[in-house]
Amino acid sequence: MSLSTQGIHGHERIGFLTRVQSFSACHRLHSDLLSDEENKEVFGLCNNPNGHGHNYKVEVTVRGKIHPLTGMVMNITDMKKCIQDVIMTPLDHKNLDKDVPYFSNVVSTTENLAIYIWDNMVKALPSNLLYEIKIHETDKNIITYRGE
Ligand SMILES: Nc1nc2c(c(=O)[nH]1)N=C([C@H](O)[C@H](O)COP(=O)(O)OP(=O)(O)OP(=O)(O)O)CN2
Ligand SMILES: [Zn+2]
Repeated sequence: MSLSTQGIHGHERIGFLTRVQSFSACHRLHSDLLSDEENKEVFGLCNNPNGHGHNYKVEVTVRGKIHPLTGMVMNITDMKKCIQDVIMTPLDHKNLDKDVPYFSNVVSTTENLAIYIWDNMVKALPSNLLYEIKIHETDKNIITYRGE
């Protein structure tokens, strides 16, 4: 597209676009680097070998110029495809610890889940667009990660 990104407003406008996606998964908080006793002490009930499930809600936010021709930071249709590939296909209705190779030696906390999603989403989206991954593990437990 040839129109300058300054467009009719005379200067660039920056927008934040968020898409929300829910998925369900189960997990157990456990580290192979800790003894059984230490695992129980650190992770408590969440270390129960039977595991437990969550209905996670992920907010994916991109930040960028609002293009004057399209009126978009990016097309939500393209964002949906990235979310399908990065979140839904590998994580939905999965046992995070057993089905997702990344978590075979990484504790499946929500912090680490946010890093996993960030690292893959940043590769799937156009460069420099990803701004934030926010995950609601429960209504009360929320983690925000910005790639730092
Ligand atoms: N820093 C973190 N701490 C904990 C995490 C985590 O991801 N990061 N995760 C857990 C467990 O997975 C657990 O599912 C959280 O449970 P809990 O806080 O008990 O869940 P609720 O908010 O629904 O609990 P209430 O009992 O209503 O407070 C633990 N720690
Ligand atoms: Zn949990």
